Amino acid sequence: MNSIAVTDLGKEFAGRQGHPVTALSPVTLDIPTNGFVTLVGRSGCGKSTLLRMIAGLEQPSRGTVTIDGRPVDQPPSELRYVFQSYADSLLPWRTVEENVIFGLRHSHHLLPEERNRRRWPSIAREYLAEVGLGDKADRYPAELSGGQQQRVAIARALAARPEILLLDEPFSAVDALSRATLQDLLLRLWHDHLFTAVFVTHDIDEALYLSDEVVVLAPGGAGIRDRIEVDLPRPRDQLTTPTLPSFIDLRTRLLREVLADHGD
Ligand SMILES: Nc1ncnc2c1ncn2[C@@H]1O[C@H](COP(=O)(O)OP(=O)(O)OP(=O)(O)O)[C@@H](O)[C@H]1O
Repeated sequence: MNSIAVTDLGKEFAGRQGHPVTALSPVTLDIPTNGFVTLVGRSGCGKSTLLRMIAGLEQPSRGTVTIDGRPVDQPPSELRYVFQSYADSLLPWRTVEENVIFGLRHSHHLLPEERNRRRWPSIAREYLAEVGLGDKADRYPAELSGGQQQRVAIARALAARPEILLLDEPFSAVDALSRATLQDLLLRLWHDHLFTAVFVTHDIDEALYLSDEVVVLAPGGAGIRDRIEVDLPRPRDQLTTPTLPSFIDLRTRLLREVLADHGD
């Protein structure tokens, strides 16, 4: 079990001259166990702020986040966060394998057979093989491409056996082809490892391709504009899913929602 309940959750930051700035007007949202929910919306609408509050990395100004009924007031042990900037999240002085071992070391959810530290190098290599980097274990992060580094970050997060994975624009810094491959990798891992995923992106097609539900945040931190159920069949694939009439209808609807109000 790992359902997330966001209730009346809002955030204000102290602005210049002490005037509060609303980053997110109160939102209420339920994210079901093993669901895949994506937050979209214009820059500055509060996507990362919402994700960070769910992660216990940011204190709300009002409202609550609970996971299976337990209030989140610090980063929960069953949750892992994958950041946009893989360069900041990996340990550059450690090999790729050691980075994944870091995920094992800091987990409270290892299986009994995973608690034996002598097994960690081989377990780390299994996770690396799962993300297609079985032959890169001895490399350092700087020796890998951006997409490969993000794979390491995902392998490290998975090694902690999270029940919830939050991903904040994880693929925005990689090229389009790598991005498509990473989307498919993430869907496979989500299917195989059964975690609840909350994803942030600016990319409407990516949101639809991945998710069960897309939550559109209104500009200026005004809260939730719409919630769109994505009932496209799974497994999805890069060639046919985006050509489905229902995908095209959903994309048109989502674009209307995101482009509404004013243009940049
Ligand atoms: N630590 C902070 N101090 C002051 N204001 C902040 C802080 N963090 C975020 N904000 C403000 O809160 C608002 C929402 O920011 P947030 O990063 O959540 O938006 P976002 O939708 O994730 O944006 P983007 O798509 O550009 O990443 C913005 O106006 C931002 O400037």
